[in-house]
Amino acid sequence: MNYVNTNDTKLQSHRIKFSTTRIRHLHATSSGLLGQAFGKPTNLQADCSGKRSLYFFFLLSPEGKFLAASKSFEVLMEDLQSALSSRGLAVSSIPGKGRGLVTTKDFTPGDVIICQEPYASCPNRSSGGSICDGCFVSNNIRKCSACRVAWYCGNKCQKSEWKLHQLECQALAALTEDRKKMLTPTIRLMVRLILKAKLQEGKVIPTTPMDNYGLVDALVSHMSDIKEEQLVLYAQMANLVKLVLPHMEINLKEITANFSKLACNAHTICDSELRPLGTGLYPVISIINHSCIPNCVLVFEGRLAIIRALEPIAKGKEILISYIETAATTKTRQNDLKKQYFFTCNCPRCTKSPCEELKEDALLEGYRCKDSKCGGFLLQDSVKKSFTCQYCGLFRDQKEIKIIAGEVERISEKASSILSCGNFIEASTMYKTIEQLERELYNPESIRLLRTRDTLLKILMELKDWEGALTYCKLTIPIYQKVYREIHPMLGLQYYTCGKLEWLLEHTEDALKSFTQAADILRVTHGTSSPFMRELLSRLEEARAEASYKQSANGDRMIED
Ligand SMILES: C[S@@+](CC[C@H](N)C(=O)[O-])C[C@H]1O[C@@H](n2cnc3c(N)ncnc32)[C@H](O)[C@@H]1O
Repeated sequence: MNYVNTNDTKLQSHRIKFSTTRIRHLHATSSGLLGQAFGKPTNLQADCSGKRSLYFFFLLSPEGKFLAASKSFEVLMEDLQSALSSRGLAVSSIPGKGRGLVTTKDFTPGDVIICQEPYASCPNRSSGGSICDGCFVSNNIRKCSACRVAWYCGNKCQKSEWKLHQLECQALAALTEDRKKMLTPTIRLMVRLILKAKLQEGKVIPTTPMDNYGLVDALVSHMSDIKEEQLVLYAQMANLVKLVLPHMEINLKEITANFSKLACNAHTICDSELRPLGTGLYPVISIINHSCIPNCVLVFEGRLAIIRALEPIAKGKEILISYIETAATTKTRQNDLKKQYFFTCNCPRCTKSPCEELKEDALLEGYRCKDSKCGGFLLQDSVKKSFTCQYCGLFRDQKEIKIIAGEVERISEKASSILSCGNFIEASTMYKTIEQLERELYNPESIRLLRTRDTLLKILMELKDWEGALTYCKLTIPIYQKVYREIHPMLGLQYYTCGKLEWLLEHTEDALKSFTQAADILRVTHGTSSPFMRELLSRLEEARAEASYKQSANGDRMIED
């Protein structure tokens, strides 16, 4: 999922992917504990099935007693339903999908459907600096002097996080430097989740109908679908959590299942420009199912998750967001969903007629017609010697395609390593060549062409070549329009980038148009109150004022002439 914009935004969906490399080398040292977590993986699956009926809190006290066997699952669900009903929502059982969130009133585009603070969250360990644990900003932040792991932007966030961080801080401060290095954001997220549950259980932190461990307990874990290798990895991660919290008796099976829950329920927290900042678990928002043509979008303000309607949603309809990058062929989307979420999507886009699907996929990823004016898509002949345009019937020789594709691959490999070394000048030359070749090879709405142009846009912005950046930014817009829906944050953000470049280059009329198009989309997806949106709207006003000043100055000049 490539959400690219001015500031190096790259995001797929808001879903998380685990970084597991650090965990692997723990395997040797923790195999003893591993045995403790599992009899066999199959036993674990059996243990976890049917667990939903009761909310049992599996954290044990040092004496081995349950810390809490709180309200029954049914009571928790009743509390949740009544909290949701005042918002015009209900949890419902959706055939073939498990639970889902449905509306009990009508919503219009831009309406906030629901917002939620995370049950637990953790910022990424970003290379470009650190992030406040409380509000996820990265300006003027300071490290906690005791644990030297957490960062805060000031007293307010430090205070609001203190009850949780106090326990975490003690645990982290006691870790050796080597152990601290193993503390990935996912491990830290789990530590924080456990500590929050403990604090809520002890009533140090209040529980609410939308913020309690019972909701985490009720999330799907897909333990029976996970490959053994993955399960072993989660068990290793659970053991690492145990090492971080040595004084707490931890139920390894429970924590292992919770890692699996994170994989299919947690969300990547992003800034307004969709740059990933961290990970959060939002147990109510996690009830929302997926569609490749969603009626809602998930955005964040700080770490507050907000679901907004993208279109009119009538009472009784299911709320749907996209878990994945939707600018992809049906096969790619289905593979992504199966791999991480273990389901086959049956949304209208995934269940198109085979003919329509073939056409959409060939346009998104296939080769272009030899006649550049045709716009048709090619399909391979049965003998696989050539491709035939499905519009005009022209042939394109397989050999010719192979040569260009080989060239693209060869240069791309070099270009990406040159780019990762920060050699922007050489990288820009290489990516321009790739773009030219891809133009010959692929359809004008090809996703590959889109990615290359986005990369070029970023490189040229690094080089402060604003004219060049604007050229490629403009070239991406028609592709964004085709691969995303009319109202999509990616399209809005790309218009915004275009507008900023045009403004910089003093193309006032163009900038006004681009800011207007950006605002029309982003008002719906992002609302109007965030600092990000206020900035866009003020830029729009400024462009409007300057355009009208220029117009009136031109008018005056004409009268004088
Ligand atoms: C974040 S949870 C969504 C809530 C979930 N349905 C529940 O019962 O808690 C993600 C899981 O829901 C199911 N799911 C989500 N969207 C689906 C869809 N369009 N079709 C079938 N299953 C879906 C899959 O099992 C997926 O792993």
